[in-house]
Amino acid sequence: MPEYNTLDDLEPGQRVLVRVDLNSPVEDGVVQDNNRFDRYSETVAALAEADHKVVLMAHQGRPGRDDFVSLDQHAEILEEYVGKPIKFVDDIYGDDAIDAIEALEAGEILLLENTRMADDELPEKPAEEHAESDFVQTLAPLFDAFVNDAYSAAHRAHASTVGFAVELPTYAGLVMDKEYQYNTSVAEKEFDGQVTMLCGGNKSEDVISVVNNLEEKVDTFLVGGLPGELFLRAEGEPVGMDVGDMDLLDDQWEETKGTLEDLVENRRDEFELPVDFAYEDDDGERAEIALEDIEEKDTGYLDIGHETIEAYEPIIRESEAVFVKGAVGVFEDERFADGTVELIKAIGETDCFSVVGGGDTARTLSLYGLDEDDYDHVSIAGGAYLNALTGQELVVVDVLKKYA
Ligand SMILES: Nc1ncnc2c1ncn2[C@@H]1O[C@H](COP(=O)(O)OP(=O)(O)OP(=O)(O)O)[C@@H](O)[C@H]1O
Ligand SMILES: O=C(O)[C@H](O)COP(=O)(O)O
Repeated sequence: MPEYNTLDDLEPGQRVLVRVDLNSPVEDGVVQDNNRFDRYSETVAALAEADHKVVLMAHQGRPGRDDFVSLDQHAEILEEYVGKPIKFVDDIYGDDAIDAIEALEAGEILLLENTRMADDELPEKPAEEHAESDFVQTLAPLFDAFVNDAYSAAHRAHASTVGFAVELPTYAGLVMDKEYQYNTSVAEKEFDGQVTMLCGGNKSEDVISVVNNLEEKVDTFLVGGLPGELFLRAEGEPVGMDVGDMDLLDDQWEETKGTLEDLVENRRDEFELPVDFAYEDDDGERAEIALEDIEEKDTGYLDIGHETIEAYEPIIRESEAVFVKGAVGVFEDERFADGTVELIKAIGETDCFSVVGGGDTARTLSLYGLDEDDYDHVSIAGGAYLNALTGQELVVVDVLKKYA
C-alpha cells in the first residue's frame, strides 16, 4: 500500500487545487497533443464528477525556449478529452486568477496560466521554502485540498509541485499513483524468470544509468539507438561517430567512453548489441547493412536492422518481465520505425509483465496503432520514469509521503 493519501481518501464537494503535467511538444507555436492530455482527463473528470471545484496548475516548456508558451491551447485540447468546458485564465495568483477561482461552481474546471511564468515557481528548493512564497501563500487559503498528479514532473522541487503540500491536505492523483506503483516495480518487484530491458534513445547516459543501477534486477539489456552504436564503438567497431548533419554521437562518446569500454569488457554477457543497421540510401529509401560489412563510418544509422530485430524478439518472448527505456531507432520517421515498433509489438503479444516508458518512446503506441491495454503500464514520464526505474528518489513522492 502506498504511504501517501490517494483520491479514495478525498471527501467530495471541496475546493481542490490540482497539479498536472501537460508539458507537450510545441511546433511553430502550436501545442501538439500527446498522451498526457488523454491520461489527465481521467483525473480531471473524476474530480469534477465528485462535485469538487477543480483548479488546475501546469507548466509548459522552460523560460527562454521556444516551447515556453501560454496554456490557452492546452485548455482547449484537454476540454476535448474531458468532455466538459475547461475555463482558462491568463494569470497564476494575481487578482484575475483569484476572481476566476472564487467564481467557480461545484463541478466546474479552471486552468491557470503556465506556472513557470510566476517569478517564484523556480528554482528547485525544499518544500518548506517554497511554501513561504507569495505564490503558495496567496493561493493555498483559497483551497481545501491539494492533489498532485504531475508524476512526470515528480523529480522537480518547484513551488507548484512541492510547496502546497506543506499548507494543504495533500493527495496523489490517479496518474501519480499508477505511474509510481508501476515504474518502481523493476526496482522493487521480484521476478522468477528472465527480466529484460529494451534500451535505446538518444542519451547514452540514461542507458548507462539503467545498466549500472539494475545489474541485480535485469538479466539482459537489448540495446539499440545511439547507445547501441556507442557500445559497439567501445568494442572497436567503426560505428557511433558523427556523420553529416548528425552531431550527437561524438560528444556523448567523449563523455561516456571510459564507462562504455569498462562495461563491454566486464559485463559483455549481459548485453545484446545490434548486428545490423538501417540507413537512408541515395534514393531516400530504407537500406540495411550488416555490422561485419561496415568498413568505415560514412553513414548515419537510424534504426537497428532486421537481423537484430530477429535476434532480440525471441529474448523478449521468453521473458517474464520486459521494461522499455528509449526507442531503438528514429521511430518518428516511418522508414526507421521497424525496430522500435516490431519489438514493442512483440512485448505486447507476450504474456509478460511489461512497462513501456520514456516520454518520447511511449508515443510509438499512439503513432503506430498499438493497443495500450496489451501492456501492464505505459508511462507518460521521461526523467521521472528514469529515476523510478533506477531506484532514485522522486522529491514529489517524498513530499507526498512526508505530508500524508
Ligand atoms: N539511431 C538513432 N539516431 C538518432 N536518434 C535516435 C536513434 N534511435 C533513437 N533515436 C531517438 O531517440 C528518441 C527517444 O529517446 P530518448 O532518449 O529521448 O528517450 P525517452 O526516454 O523516450 O524520452 P525522454 O527521456 O526525453 O522523456 C526518439 O526521438 C528517437 O528518434
Ligand atoms: O516533460 C517533462 O519531462 C516534465 O514536464 C519536466 O519538464 P522539465 O524537464 O522542463 O522540468
